[in-house]
Amino acid sequence: MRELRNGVRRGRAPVVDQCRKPGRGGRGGRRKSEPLVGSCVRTRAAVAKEEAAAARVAGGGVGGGGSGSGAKEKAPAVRPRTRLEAARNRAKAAAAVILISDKDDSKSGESDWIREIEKRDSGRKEIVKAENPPLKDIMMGDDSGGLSANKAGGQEEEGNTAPFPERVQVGGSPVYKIERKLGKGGFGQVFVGRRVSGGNDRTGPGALEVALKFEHRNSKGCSYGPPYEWQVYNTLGGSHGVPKVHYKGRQGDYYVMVMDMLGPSLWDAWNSSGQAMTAEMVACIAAESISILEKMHSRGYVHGDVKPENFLLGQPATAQEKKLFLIDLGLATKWRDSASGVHVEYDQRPDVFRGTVRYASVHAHLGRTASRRDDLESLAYTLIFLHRGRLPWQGYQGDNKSFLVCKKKMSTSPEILCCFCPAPFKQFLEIVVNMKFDEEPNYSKLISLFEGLIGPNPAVRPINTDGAQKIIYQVGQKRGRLTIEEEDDGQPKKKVRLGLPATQWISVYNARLPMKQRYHYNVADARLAQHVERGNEDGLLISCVASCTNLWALIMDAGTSLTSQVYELSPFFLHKEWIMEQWDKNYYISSIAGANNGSSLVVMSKGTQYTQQSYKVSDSFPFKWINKKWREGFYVTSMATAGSRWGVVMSRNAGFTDQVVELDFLYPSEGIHRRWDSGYRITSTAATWDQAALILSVPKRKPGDETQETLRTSQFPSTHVKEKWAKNLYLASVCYGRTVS
Ligand SMILES: Nc1ncnc2c1ncn2[C@@H]1O[C@H](COP(=O)(O)OP(=O)(O)OP(=O)(O)O)[C@@H](O)[C@H]1O
Repeated sequence: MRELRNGVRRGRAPVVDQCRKPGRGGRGGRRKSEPLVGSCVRTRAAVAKEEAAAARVAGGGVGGGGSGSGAKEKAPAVRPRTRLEAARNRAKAAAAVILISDKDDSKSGESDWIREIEKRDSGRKEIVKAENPPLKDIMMGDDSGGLSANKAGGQEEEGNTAPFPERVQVGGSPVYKIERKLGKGGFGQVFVGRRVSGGNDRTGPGALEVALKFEHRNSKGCSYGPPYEWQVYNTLGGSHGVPKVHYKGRQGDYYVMVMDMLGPSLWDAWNSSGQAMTAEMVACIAAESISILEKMHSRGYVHGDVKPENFLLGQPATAQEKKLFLIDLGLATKWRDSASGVHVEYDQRPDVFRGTVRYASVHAHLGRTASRRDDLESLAYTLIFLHRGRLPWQGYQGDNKSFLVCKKKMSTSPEILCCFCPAPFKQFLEIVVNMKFDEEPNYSKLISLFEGLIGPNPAVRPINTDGAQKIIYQVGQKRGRLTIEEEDDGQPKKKVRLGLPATQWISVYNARLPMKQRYHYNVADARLAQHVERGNEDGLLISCVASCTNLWALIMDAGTSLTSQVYELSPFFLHKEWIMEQWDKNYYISSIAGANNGSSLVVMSKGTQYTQQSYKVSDSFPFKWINKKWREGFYVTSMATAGSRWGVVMSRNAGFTDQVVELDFLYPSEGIHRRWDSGYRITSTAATWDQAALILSVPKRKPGDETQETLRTSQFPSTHVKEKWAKNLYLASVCYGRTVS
């Protein structure tokens, strides 16, 4: 961090994310700012009345003074300013205070404290998220490597031990005798079925031998009837690169699918070629698999689990032995609506992971809705694995394996990942990891990257590339949208995964009526009190706190609409006893910050609209808990990190109608912009060394001016804040942490 503050990043121009909607005109003019030592105050004659009112309120009981322990409090005698407020105060005073220690046992080291001061349930919120059929719900794929036949050892579900029938006849099929096992996945087992009579063909409905995929009726994927995969095969089966399903039906305890029998998987082929395939072989695989994905995508599906085990070759010693197929459609989802053709909506649910850890896209790790880019990113890892024999994130174990693998993927630049591969591998990876959520891949362009590695004579290629050739013929008929270095507008495309992780300040500014705001930064523990006291004397209360290099940043406003405030500097993240004490006195947490050394600054206020509050400290971003609390009507109202720990505060009656999370290993620009279009604005920010999290909410009452701007700066944005003030934009949230990967 020190390096960043003093070194290369010093003086770096701030990255500005500006999402403006036309504001209301005539909201005051320019104003002078009046810097103090190490701080900045803004005053304005036109807001004198408002300030005087705030000062009156503050004079009645703004926290100040206090003992040397670091905890400060001065219980105010606040006169309610409105009848509504008076009623609210009465209701609060009358409410029974129940403290519940709701320790979450899902993870060690996490604590979850809830305060209920009202038994009234103030409006439950139903989260309705459009999801593709999640039949293969959460599948943390095996990362141990090995033959595909054993790839999901230990994932077999209870109830799947029912004996397989000796003979199978389903959906009007011939009778098959079950022979050797072809493979086993997390959900199904596949056997050779040999026709009992007739059938001399090698493939097709009359084939002598077929592949029979069995799924037990009690397996996860069959809770609602036949496996979801059947539906996908109905649409995709038999299309380019997808085996044909000839019959399906239930027999006894099993759902059985009768399909063309194929040969070894690319995993098997990789194993038998010394665990490293030649560049030409992999280039052929690349070209053909891109064409298979193109076909699948053109029919509205993303595969969702692209990996060597799921690519099979045709049967050996047949005309199809060099033909590539993509199997296992159980995780396929629609990327566009079949009827309207509209792209599915973007969403992120960081607790949802589908796919196989080793090959999953970073977006899949982060729980983002699957789209075409994800299949291509998984394909890039597959290709590099087949050629190099290893990926840098193999070998992680334990509960947070997915996090560690994702972190490694994000911190490995395409240059490093492909340093021993021919250039097209890097070019391919760079294009696909920089794709937007709804971007249409330029398949022909992607295929053509690998052309130089493939021999001229199709007849002697190790893999049949007919499908790729077909797409290449289309080049020129359709204008390619994507080039390697540039987008349509000729501007170089912003790249992610530079392999140079950086931390920065993230500051968020909201349009507000003119008010007095003051900031302090690089504040040492010992100097905190004097800044707060001086602010209080001037009628300001703390609206936001943050920390960088164990020094505090403090934002104080005249327009918080809070009535009184207490705060505590504590060596703990977070200090439960103190928080509970203040809860007892009807203070609610209004902002929190944590330092790398584990200490925290908690600000608790009266005058919030909250009716109930709960917080959680967790070693990883606690999305599951947030999701649970959303369902109970809570919304995230403040958030902080201390080192790699997260602290999240959620409140009832927070004034939001909906809320979402954006979590990433860099500043999640794309997600923010997508959310912005649906009316969400950033309401909380926090970041660790590894990740940045932003909470975006839809306010119950839309502000007259919805303008919100964000900045990323290596230094505290002191001069920028003043520029924002000149535009009536006020600091609403600030944090320091990871923004660049
Ligand atoms: N048509 C086929 N012909 C030959 N072998 C097949 C065929 N389909 C599947 N297999 C073999 O059976 C294995 C398991 O099949 P599949 O991947 O469809 O099962 P799954 O339970 O859905 O797998 P996963 O756990 O990866 O989701 C494959 O890896 C492959 O080795």
